[in-house]
Amino acid sequence: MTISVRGTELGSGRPKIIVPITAKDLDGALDAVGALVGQDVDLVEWRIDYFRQDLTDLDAYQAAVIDGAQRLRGALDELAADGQGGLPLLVTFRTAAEGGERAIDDADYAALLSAVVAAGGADLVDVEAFRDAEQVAAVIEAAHTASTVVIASNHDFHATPALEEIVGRLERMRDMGADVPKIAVMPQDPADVLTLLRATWDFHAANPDTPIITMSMGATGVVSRVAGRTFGSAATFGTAGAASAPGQIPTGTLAQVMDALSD
Ligand SMILES: O=C1C[C@@](O)(C(=O)O)C[C@@H](O)[C@@H]1O
Repeated sequence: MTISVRGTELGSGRPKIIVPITAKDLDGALDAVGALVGQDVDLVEWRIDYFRQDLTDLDAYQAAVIDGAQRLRGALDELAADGQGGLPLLVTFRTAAEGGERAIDDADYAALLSAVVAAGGADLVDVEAFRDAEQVAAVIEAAHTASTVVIASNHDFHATPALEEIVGRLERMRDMGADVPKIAVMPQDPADVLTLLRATWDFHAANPDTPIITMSMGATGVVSRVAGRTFGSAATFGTAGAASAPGQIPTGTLAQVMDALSD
């Protein structure tokens, strides 16, 4: 089974290329969308933890995010007229606790994401899987009520957990109702990259109907960002501007290498 969002299929064919937008305000975000013309991109991730950090009042911030999401979706639709295809929008608030740019408590995090999906602001939403279980369940329910695809996520910016632990986390994300479990880990050496790839293949072989996204970060892990089709990762993050995590490479290079690896 694949997950289809606005005609983009996660779980079949070449891994989908996701470009993060890390602008600090709406003009910057709209410029970043404009810069996607002609790029190899299948999906856009709006990292809202970078956005409007000047708005410390959470209600004002939430209103700006919802307005921004609508504007960005409009801009992505206009790109479609340029032959880019109606690119889906993934909304991600990466919390400081998981390597992001802004801290937020569990209840505020859940309320924010639930409001964004209820307002129709996202085709897909990233939900950090191992925050407060009740709050996470509430966001997943709100997303599914709004027909928004849930990417559950987990990050370790310092180390790579053991093989069974990585597979176990992916299984827990699947069991909590995520459509697409995702994990990003940091390798200390190449053996850690092999562990991430082994976990990817083990989960994928046992759960071919659940698309997953996995990556080993940093320079040592770059191979994991291009090898998804071989080992079973359905998407990869690449740059068309600023990177949002260590080890991301430009979209054009990603596309070329992935094509070469699947021939
Ligand atoms: O979860 C991820 C993966 C990521 O951390 C990466 O390593 O490419 C980049 C983030 O923007 C995204 O939300």
